[in-house]
Amino acid sequence: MADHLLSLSGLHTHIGPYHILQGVDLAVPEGGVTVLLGRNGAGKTTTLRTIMGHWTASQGEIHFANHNITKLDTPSISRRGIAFVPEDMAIFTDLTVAENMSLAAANGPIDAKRLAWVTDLFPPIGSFWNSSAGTLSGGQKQMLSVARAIIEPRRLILIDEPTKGLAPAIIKAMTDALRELKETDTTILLVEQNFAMASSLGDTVAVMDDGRIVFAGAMSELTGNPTLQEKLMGLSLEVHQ
Ligand SMILES: Nc1ncnc2c1ncn2[C@@H]1O[C@H](COP(=O)(O)OP(=O)(O)OP(=O)(O)O)[C@@H](O)[C@H]1O
Repeated sequence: MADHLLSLSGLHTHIGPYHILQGVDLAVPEGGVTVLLGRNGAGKTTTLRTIMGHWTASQGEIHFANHNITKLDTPSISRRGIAFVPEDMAIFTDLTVAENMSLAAANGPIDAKRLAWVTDLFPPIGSFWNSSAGTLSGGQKQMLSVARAIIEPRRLILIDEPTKGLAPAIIKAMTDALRELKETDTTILLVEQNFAMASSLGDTVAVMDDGRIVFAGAMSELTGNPTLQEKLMGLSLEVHQ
């Protein structure tokens, strides 16, 4: 799988006594968006957390940019160019937006040109620059969370359900921003339950169930095949139109 930016092979993860990932095989091509779908509890978040080294795989391998990163710790994985936007956003609500952004720039002061691009992508970052992050709306916090992850160039960004609980207008703004991000050199691995958003952004797709990948292919294979959709939707993906 040398031509893939990220590949997981036969990945098993245990959390305490629970065997959560049960042999995940997933290949993420360089460029574009790969969407990871699946019902609640299928193991999507655990997959992202295992890639980031929050959980250590008990079996199997993770290769990123032709390096075996399976046993690396989270800071080392991050330094190799992978960013993670967790579902709970992980922003500092007691700090200002500016402080949140500064802390996210691991390699020194924020690059002004990059910041201008990020604030263009997510205008609330600029307009609430000196406000406490805790005062932002849910959608603005989500934008801050993604903005922090991309304030320095990354090869791969893992994003866990960025539209969860957001109003339609904010979902559209988030989708537009991720579409623009996808035009850069950043590859996106997106966990998303909103199938309308997922299918509009995704180039490739994998569907998980019970800790395994049960379908992987081009997004067009899924969107263009109602029978397959029905079969996979039968795994109770939440379809929002
Ligand atoms: N810290 C934990 N301790 C114990 N079990 C966990 C833990 N984290 C996840 N699990 C279990 O692992 C399974 C997979 O959870 P995971 O969050 O990866 O699923 P998911 O596909 O992301 O679903 P969701 O959309 O609900 O987040 C679930 O049964 C969950 O209860």
